[in-house]
Amino acid sequence: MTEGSLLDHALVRLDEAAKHLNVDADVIEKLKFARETTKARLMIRMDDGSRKSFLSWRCRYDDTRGPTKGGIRFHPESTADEVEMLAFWMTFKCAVMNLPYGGGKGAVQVDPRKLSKAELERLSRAYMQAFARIIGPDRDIPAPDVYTNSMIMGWMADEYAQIVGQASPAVITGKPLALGGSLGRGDATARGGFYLVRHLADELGLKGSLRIAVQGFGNAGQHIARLLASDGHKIIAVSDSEGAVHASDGLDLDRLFAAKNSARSVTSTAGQHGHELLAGDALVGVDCDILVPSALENMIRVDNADSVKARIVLELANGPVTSEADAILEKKGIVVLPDILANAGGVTVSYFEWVQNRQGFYWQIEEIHDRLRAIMEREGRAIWDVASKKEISVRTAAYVHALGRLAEAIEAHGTQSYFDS
Ligand SMILES: NC(=O)C1=CN([C@@H]2O[C@H](COP(=O)(O)OP(=O)(O)OC[C@H]3O[C@@H](n4cnc5c(N)ncnc54)[C@H](OP(=O)(O)O)[C@@H]3O)[C@@H](O)[C@H]2O)C=CC1
Ligand SMILES: O=C(O)CCC(=O)C(=O)O
Repeated sequence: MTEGSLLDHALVRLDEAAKHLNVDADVIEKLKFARETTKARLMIRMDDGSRKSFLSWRCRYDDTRGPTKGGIRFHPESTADEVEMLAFWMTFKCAVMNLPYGGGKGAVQVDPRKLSKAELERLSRAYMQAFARIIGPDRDIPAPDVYTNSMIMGWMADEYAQIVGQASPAVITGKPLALGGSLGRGDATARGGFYLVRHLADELGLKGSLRIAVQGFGNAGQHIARLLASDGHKIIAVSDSEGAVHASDGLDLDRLFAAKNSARSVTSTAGQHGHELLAGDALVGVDCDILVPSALENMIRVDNADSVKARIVLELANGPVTSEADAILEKKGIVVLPDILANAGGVTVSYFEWVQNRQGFYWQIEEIHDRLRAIMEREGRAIWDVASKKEISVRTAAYVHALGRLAEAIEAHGTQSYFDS
């Protein structure tokens, strides 16, 4: 990538969308900066008795459309800049889906795989202690992201309840069912993308059994592999942080799930069940119909975009394709179903969880799936139509779609209000 912050790179998509919509320059100016980013150093006691500190952040990027919403990432390379970029994307994602939320995100700079369960719990509780002042069911509502999960959300919800002196399940989503979590949140990110692809299959020219490559094999990656395989498609390549495996006749998914469940890499299955090892970045260039990035940002860049052979890229990860790589994929005729639409199933079911927590009445799984499918299809169709009508990429169309809603809300608040915020 060229010079500039990560957020600067993300803002390229906003500038591109603004060319296709008549919005006030003040609106664009407001959306170029995070409202507030809070930093804290979390100090915890390690199991050996020593104390260790970890940098952490929570960004409330924009709250024009409602309380800020977005996950918390635990990753050794997280930075404030990355958190702001992810929170910017959440702002647009919630607007794409017409959820009554703004965008936020949080992170701790840590490799959670190196912590014991007790250390991880102390760190999760320390995060909530540090940020409880800015978090709240009507203010900022966290959820899981990379290397965080429902267990961590449960600890954080418990810590928040202790701080405010009462149960407050709507403060955080992606919780365990026993603490007010929602049915269907576990696979929601992948399921949203799955519904989207099924709905647009004709427009995307997708027929019959398809060959799929999945980059990243955690929450998003494992669920999309399972959903697409159960729909008759072949998962021919998957990767995780240690490498990739490939089988042109289809990988043995049960073996891969078993490896991940026992904390082994997908590469541990190589040389068995017809799985062959793939070198480093090679998964991106595997000959397949749909490539599903489900790991981290900036995985498809100028240096490897040309190798992509898939016809469709389904972005379950946030920001897996750089803006420079977008241009290369577009030139090759590859359709990218962009993150702010394709992975929005996660935050949509988080919204359902928040609604259920507030009303104290819980829905059956069929209702969750029906509502998710309806919203994915409604917003996916609207964005597809904008892309076709304006002859722009699906990504730019998604930004145009969201920007229209954000502009309307910013203007409705009144100019004095937003300049003062
Ligand atoms: N969880 C959610 O609800 C949502 C997640 N997302 C996005 O989806 C993406 C994945 O999140 P999620 O599935 O929750 O995270 P997880 O922590 O569950 O899984 C992340 C996966 O990515 C793999 N990975 C890490 N680095 C690399 C690498 N360099 N190459 C290949 N694989 C790698 C990890 O490997 P290993 O197993 O070896 O550690 C792991 O399998 C992120 O971009 C996230 O922001 C978007 C919307 C909602
Ligand atoms: O479920 C949520 O609230 C947010 C999930 C998230 O962080 C994301 O969509 O990137």
